[in-house]
Amino acid sequence: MPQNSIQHGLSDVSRLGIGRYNHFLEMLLSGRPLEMLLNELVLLIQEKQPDCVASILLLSDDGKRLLPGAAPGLPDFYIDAINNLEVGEGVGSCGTAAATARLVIVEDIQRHPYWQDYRELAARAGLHACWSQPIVGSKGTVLGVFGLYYREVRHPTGMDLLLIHEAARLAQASIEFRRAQNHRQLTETITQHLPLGLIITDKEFNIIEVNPAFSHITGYPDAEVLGRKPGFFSTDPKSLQQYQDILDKLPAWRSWTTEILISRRNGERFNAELCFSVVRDEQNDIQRYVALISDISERKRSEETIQYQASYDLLTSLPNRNLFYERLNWTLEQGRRKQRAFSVLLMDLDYFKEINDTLGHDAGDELLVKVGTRLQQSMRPQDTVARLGGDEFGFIITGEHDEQALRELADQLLKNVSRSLTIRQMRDCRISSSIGISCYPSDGSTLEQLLKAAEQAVYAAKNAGRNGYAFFTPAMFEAAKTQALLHQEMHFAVSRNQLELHYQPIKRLTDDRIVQLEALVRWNHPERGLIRPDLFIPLAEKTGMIREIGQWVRQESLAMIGRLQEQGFNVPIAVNVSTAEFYDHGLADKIIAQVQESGVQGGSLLVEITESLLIRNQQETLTFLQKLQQANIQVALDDFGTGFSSLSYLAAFPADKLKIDRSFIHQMTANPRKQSLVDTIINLGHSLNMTVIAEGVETEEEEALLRSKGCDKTQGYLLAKPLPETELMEFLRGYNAGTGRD
Ligand SMILES: Nc1nc2c(ncn2[C@@H]2O[C@H](COP(=O)(O)O[C@H]3[C@@H](O)[C@H](n4cnc5c(=O)[nH]c(N)nc54)O[C@@H]3COP(=O)(O)O)[C@@H](O)[C@H]2O)c(=O)[nH]1
Repeated sequence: MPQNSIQHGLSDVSRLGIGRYNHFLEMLLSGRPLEMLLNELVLLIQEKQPDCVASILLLSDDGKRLLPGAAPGLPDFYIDAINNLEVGEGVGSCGTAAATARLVIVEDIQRHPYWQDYRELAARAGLHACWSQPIVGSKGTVLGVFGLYYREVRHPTGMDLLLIHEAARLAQASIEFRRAQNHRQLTETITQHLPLGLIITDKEFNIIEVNPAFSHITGYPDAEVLGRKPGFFSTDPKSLQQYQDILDKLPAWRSWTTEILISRRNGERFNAELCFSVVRDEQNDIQRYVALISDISERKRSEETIQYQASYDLLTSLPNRNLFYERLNWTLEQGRRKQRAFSVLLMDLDYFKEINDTLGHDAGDELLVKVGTRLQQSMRPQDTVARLGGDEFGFIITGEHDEQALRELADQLLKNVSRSLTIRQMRDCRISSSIGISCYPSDGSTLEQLLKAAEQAVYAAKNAGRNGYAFFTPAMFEAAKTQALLHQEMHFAVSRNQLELHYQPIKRLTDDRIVQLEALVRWNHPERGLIRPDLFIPLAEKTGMIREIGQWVRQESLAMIGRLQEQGFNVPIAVNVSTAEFYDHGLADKIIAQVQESGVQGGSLLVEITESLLIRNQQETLTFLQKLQQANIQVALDDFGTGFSSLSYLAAFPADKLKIDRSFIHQMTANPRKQSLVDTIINLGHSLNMTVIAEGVETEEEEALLRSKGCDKTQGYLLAKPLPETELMEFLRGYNAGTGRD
């Protein structure tokens, strides 16, 4: 409420001779509450007109009811009764005045229709006339009603009307002044405590006010910003341009919200959300601009983290599968449009699972991080290397790469991965990898086709002995189809008697006698002929069929022991137990029962397990070995040297035999490093009271070397390949040095 309006109202009242209104004015200006002001006004009127009872009713916020403002002369029961008086024509004098915004003069309450419902109440209060003047605000809306009651039926005089009119104006001035003051205080409180930075500028964008949060966020005190234009805190060219855009366009808009980089006083930059609004007056002319600034750096960081996590692998910081697919799709699109060739490489670490199982997941993670870093370093900036999951990495190699260049790249990657690493303070750890390569457009024209082709090529590289790479060839799809078909057909292999065993002899070096056989399964497929176990055992392991196959192999081996004995050969047979079979918890009991039911002599059946079993399910493995030992069934550790087991594992498990993996024997004569490893394994086995068998002995030189190193037994093509039963019998009959038991 403007000050001159108050003065105007007061001077009019003064003209009426109310000289003691100074007190009221003082109260008004000293900030007394509105209730006190209105009360004082009512008392002043009553003092001026001693035979009247004055009252002020205020309009409720929703404009539908009247609430008591000040009525010190009315009895409580009356005030209670008119509290919340409905605004409406015919609802007493005051309700009607508020509804119509007109002066309502009721000279005789008892006879006037407006008072029909309130006659009794008025009579009880001794009120007989009521004149009600609406209190109309400066914007023309009703703020309340000033009422004058008389204790007799009465006509107003001209002076009375002037008094009630001026009293209503004075009430209006008080209400608006106080409300404006309250509003200002409220606005100031909000501004001061607003957690957002606030800038108010004049219409030329000169800052005229900032709040404490602005200073807190930007570090600029008021004194340093007043009079400047808000753009001063945008220092980089992009933000300056953004800011200029806002200034140019804002006058035509109501508001503008944008994200902008703002510089704090100390030079630090942060992401802010800036919301500019235009304040216009009633003529729609711009008066002010108001800007709210919120520091959204934390939110930005979270968004960036979420974005990062969606696209990057947290362990290696390499792009993840999502981003890899995204980039591959983009590269494909480019390839199609610009007819550009590119290649996809998939890499799988060899025996990573064993490392995880042996050294623990933390060590596995450390290895992945180190390998990831090496791969990243091997790449050109325009290429992508991603971790697709587990131990699988993917590469997109763009640009012209002929086959030779890809070979060199794959060689380089293999070399980089296989360089020695330090994992968990263990130096000289090594891992190899297998890579599959597919090329666009020759091997596929969609993401799925290229990935499938590269995957097939990885399998091929693995099957070719690992630590190598393979290019996709259409034959690989055929192989995959065959695998899928074999998968179906394998279910009937046992029931249709398609499995058969071949037996490979094992010789004792001290007397050259055949002291053991290893049973090796083959699948005699009606159309495909003899299928090697490494083509179907992994499949059987995956599908669980391995249990049925294992059971059959033991059954058949036990029967063979009987047939051998009938032929006069008292040789034990070793059967392989796959790790997958081992998950059948009753396996030891099943084997023991099979042996007992067969009736063969104790010690005739041996079991070969791989080293990795020692690491997984240690307690179960120990129980398994102990049970077998008690039942006089010996256990050999197969493929020794490839499984990462430690000495402590070996010492803890009661195995009887240790078979040196054939990769150590292969070309050992020309490799002193291999020789010393073989030496170590032989000594290790002996020190743990184990019989040591060398696998894969193919040459006289290898055998001689092993003999000289004190190896107990050999198995390998030098002596014999795995033989079908009839050939084995012939071999044993023809073998000069004879057969026997340990
Ligand atoms: N769970 C089961 N696994 C089995 C069973 N039968 C075999 N297998 C496993 O399949 C893998 C391949 O076996 P196979 O093709 O029979 O190869 C064996 C030998 O032929 C081969 N070998 C033996 N001597 C030589 C040699 O001088 N040179 C050379 N290049 N290869 C040779 O080694 C295989 C025997 O290996 P191992 O078992 O480690 O003693 C193989 O992993 C079998 O274990 C089965 O019934 N159940």
